Amino acid sequence: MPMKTVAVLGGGISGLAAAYYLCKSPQVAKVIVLESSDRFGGWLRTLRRLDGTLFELGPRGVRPAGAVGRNTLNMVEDLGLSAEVLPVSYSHVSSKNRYLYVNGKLHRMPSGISEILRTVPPFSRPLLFSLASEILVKRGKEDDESIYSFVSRRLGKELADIAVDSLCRGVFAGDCRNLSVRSCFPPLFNAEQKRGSLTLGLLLGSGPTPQISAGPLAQRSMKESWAQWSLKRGVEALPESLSDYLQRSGRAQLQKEAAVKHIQPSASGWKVHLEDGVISADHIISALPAKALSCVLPPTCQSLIQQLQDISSVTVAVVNLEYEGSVLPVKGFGHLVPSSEDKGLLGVVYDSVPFPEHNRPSGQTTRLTVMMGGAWFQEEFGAPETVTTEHLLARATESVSCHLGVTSAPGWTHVALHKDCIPQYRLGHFRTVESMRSFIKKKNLSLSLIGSSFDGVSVNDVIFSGRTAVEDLFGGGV
Ligand SMILES: Cc1cc2nc3c(=O)[nH]c(=O)nc-3n(C[C@H](O)[C@H](O)[C@H](O)COP(=O)(O)OP(=O)(O)OC[C@H]3O[C@@H](n4cnc5c(N)ncnc54)[C@H](O)[C@@H]3O)c2cc1C
Ligand SMILES: C=Cc1c2[nH]c(c1C)Cc1[nH]c(c(CCC(=O)O)c1C)Cc1[nH]c(c(C)c1CCC(=O)O)Cc1[nH]c(c(C)c1C=C)C2
Repeated sequence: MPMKTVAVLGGGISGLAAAYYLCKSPQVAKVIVLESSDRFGGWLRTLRRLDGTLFELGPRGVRPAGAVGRNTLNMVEDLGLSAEVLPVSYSHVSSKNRYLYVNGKLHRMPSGISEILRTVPPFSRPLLFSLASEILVKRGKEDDESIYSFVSRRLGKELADIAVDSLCRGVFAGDCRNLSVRSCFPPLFNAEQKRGSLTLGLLLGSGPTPQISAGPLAQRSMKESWAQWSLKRGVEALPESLSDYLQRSGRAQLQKEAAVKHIQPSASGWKVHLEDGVISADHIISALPAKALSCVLPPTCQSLIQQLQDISSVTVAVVNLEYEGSVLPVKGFGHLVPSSEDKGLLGVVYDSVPFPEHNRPSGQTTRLTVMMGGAWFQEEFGAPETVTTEHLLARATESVSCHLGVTSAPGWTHVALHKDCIPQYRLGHFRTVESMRSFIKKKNLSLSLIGSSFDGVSVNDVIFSGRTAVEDLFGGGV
C-alpha cells in the first residue's frame, strides 16, 4: 500500500534522478520536486541555436565506465533515449589525444603501453619508471591526504606538479594541494590501503564496487568500447527527458520557481516552507548544494548547518566559441593547463572533435569551450560580481590564439559565469560527510543528503547518489 510523500529539494540532475527512482518504488505515493529556478537540470545546460548548432554550458560528455556509468546508461535506456545517444569510442581521436599546455607548447599526454615505456615531454622520465618504483613506496599512515602530497609521495613531484595538478583542474576546477585524495579519487586511496600500491591496486582491483547489471545499452557501450557519450539534442536532453517521465508518471509533482525558504521537522516528517505556501512531507531528499541546504535548516540542526557551510565550491567561467572553418592545429578532446603555467586558465575543450554532430549543419566550423577560474577565480579575476563578460571573453580568445595559434576572431561567442558550481572535497571531507549523516540518524531526521556536495561530482555519481538514497529508504531493487 503506497503511503509516503517525499519532497525532493532541488531539481538538478541528482534531484530528478532521485524522483525517478522514487517513482519506481511501490511504497511512494507522491513525489514533489521543488526547484528555485525557472528550469530543471541544474548545471546540465545546452544552448541550442536556431540553426541547429549546440553548445554545452556544463558537462559535455558522460563516462559509461564502471557501476555508476552503467547505472546512468540503464536509466537513459529506460527513458527511451537509446537512439539519441552519441557514443565516442576509445579508438576515436578525441579519446586518444588529450593535451597539456606546458612551457608554452602543447604536449600529448602519454597513453598506451608504448608511450609509457619512453620519455615523453614535458616529463623527464618514462611513466613506467614512476609506476614501477611506486610499488616499493611504503603505505601512508594518515586517514586522508591531499592529492598533491599523495601523488608526489608515491609517483614523484613532477607527475604531481604537471599531470595531477592539471587533472584536478580538469575535473574539480580545483587545487590538488587542497583536495582530498580519499574523497576525490577513492580508487587511488583504496589501492594504497588495500594493495599498498596504486600500480598493483589498479592492476588487481582494490575492493568491492556496487553490483549494477548492464542493460542492453550498457552492454553495447562495453562491446563498442565507448569512452564517453552525449545525446543528439545535447546533455540537457537527459534532465528534459527525466522531467517528461516524471510528469507522465502521475505520481510526481514538479514545481519550478519554487525556492525552499525553510524546513521544519513536524510530528509526521517535515513542513517545507516556500515563498507562497507550505508543503507537508514524510521524508525529504535534499539535492541542494551544501550551502543552500544550510540556509533552510532549522536552528536545532546547528552542527549540521556548520558542517554544510564548511563545504565550499568554486566558480568557473565557461566561454563557448565558434570559429569558421577547421582551425585546430591538433585533433583531440582538448588541453589542460597546469596552475604553474597559467592559474586562471583551466583548459580548453575541442567540442567539435568528439561531437561533430553538434556543429552547424552547413559548412565547416570549430566549436571550443574555454574554462577559467575555479579555485583561482578570485585571485585572477576578482569577485565574480565585478568581472565583466568582455574581460572573460578577451582572456579566452587570447588563450586560444596563444595556445592553438588561432588568429581569426570567433564568429559567435557566449560567456557564462557559473557561480559556486563545483564543490571542493577538502582534506577530511569523508569525516564531515560521515558526521553529518550520523547527526541525521541520531536526531531521527527523515532526511537524505544527495548531490554533488557529498559523494562525487560527476553526472554519474550524483545520479547514483539519488538511487542510493531511495534504496536506503525503501530497500534495493529500484
Ligand atoms: C562547467 C562544468 C562542467 C562539468 N563537466 C562535467 C563533465 O564533463 N562530466 C561530468 O560527469 N560532470 C561534469 N560536471 C559536474 C556535474 O555537472 C555536476 O556536478 C552535477 O550536474 C551536479 O548536479 P546536482 O543535481 O548535484 O546539483 P545542481 O545541478 O547544482 O542542482 C541543484 C539544484 O538546486 C536548485 N536550488 C538551489 N537552492 C534551492 C532552493 N533553496 N530551493 C529549491 N531549489 C534550489 C538549483 O537551482 C539547482 O537546480 C561539470 C560541472 C560544471 C559546472
Ligand atoms: C578545464 C576545466 C574542466 C573541464 N571539465 C571539467 C572542468 C572543471 C569538469 C569535469 N570533467 C570531467 C568530470 C567528471 C569526472 C568523472 O568522474 O566522470 C567533471 C566534473 C571529465 C574529465 N575531463 C577530463 C578528465 C581527465 C576527466 C575525467 C574522466 C575522463 O577521463 O574522461 C579532462 C578535461 N576536462 C576539461 C578539459 C579541457 C580536459 C582535458 C583535456 C574541461
